[in-house]
Amino acid sequence: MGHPRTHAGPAIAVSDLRMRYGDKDVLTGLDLEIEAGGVTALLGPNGAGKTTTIEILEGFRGRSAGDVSVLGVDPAHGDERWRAQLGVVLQEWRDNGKWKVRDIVTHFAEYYKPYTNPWGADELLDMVGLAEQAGQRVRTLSGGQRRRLDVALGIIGRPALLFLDEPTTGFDPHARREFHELIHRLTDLDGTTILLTTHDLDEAEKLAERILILAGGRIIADGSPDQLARAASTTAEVKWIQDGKLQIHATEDATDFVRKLLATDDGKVTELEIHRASLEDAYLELVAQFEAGEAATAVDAFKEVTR
Ligand SMILES: Nc1ncnc2c1ncn2[C@@H]1O[C@H](COP(=O)(O)OP(=O)(O)OP(=O)(O)O)[C@@H](O)[C@H]1O
Repeated sequence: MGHPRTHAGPAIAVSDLRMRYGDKDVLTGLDLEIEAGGVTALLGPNGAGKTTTIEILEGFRGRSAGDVSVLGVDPAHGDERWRAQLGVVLQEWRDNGKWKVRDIVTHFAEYYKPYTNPWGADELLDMVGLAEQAGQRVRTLSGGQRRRLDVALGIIGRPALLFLDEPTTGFDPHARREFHELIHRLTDLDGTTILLTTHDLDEAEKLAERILILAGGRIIADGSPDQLARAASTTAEVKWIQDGKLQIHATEDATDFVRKLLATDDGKVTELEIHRASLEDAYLELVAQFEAGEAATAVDAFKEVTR
């Protein structure tokens, strides 16, 4: 089991969060509530304020204004006991190059012992695919292996809430697949609540049941990957080969179209495919609408679909 829950409300509650650097407003009134359990992905263009938001939630950055509660506590005043319930994987890697992998994991585990029952070093390294590197110095790891170590250090205290800022940067496809399995394990078996940022929309679609898109300092879309895709486009593309020729047809009711097509095809239709808008299509469309100054239209279209 994961860290025992010590409060009853939502894992994260944010109201009218504002952040200004100098004269630049980065967050302009962000509202957000995340219930305990499951994976939420925070998406948005470079510079939208994702890291800023996550670091405010982690208590690593102050804020200009707004109310924030993380596991029932204002992060600006979180104590060690509160911090021990969080897992954090930052975007930037802190250099611990001289340490050996197993030693650094063992050292971090000690920190959690007064508050929780951390993973044993070998079990944890095995889980993140670093068992063979346990005796190596950190500076000899590859980029993807270092990132796995970051993830290991983030989850070592069996966090109730885990923040992952672009966790799979530098992962090869195999490492990425293993990481996704690890995330499923953490949410399904340990009940961990996860908030992650990523630029990999395929990853967001695979991992997250809820997607938030941050742009212009606030959340412009909030829903499941499927809801977002439907918000971007209600039409599907049907492709098939008939008499050796590729045919393409866009339709709002793909099932009905295909039923009629096959009812009259005399067995000549082959390689039939239905393509629906992906999360990536939806994301690009919503952000483009937003940047074209049509934020209200984008958000309204989205609400229409998710209602
Ligand atoms: N400490 C700081 N001082 C001044 N400006 C900052 C600071 N930290 C971030 N910013 C600015 O705030 C904006 C948001 O940055 P942030 O890192 O939160 O974005 P992001 O959405 O995480 O971007 P990326 O996808 O590129 O990681 C950027 O324009 C950045 O330059």
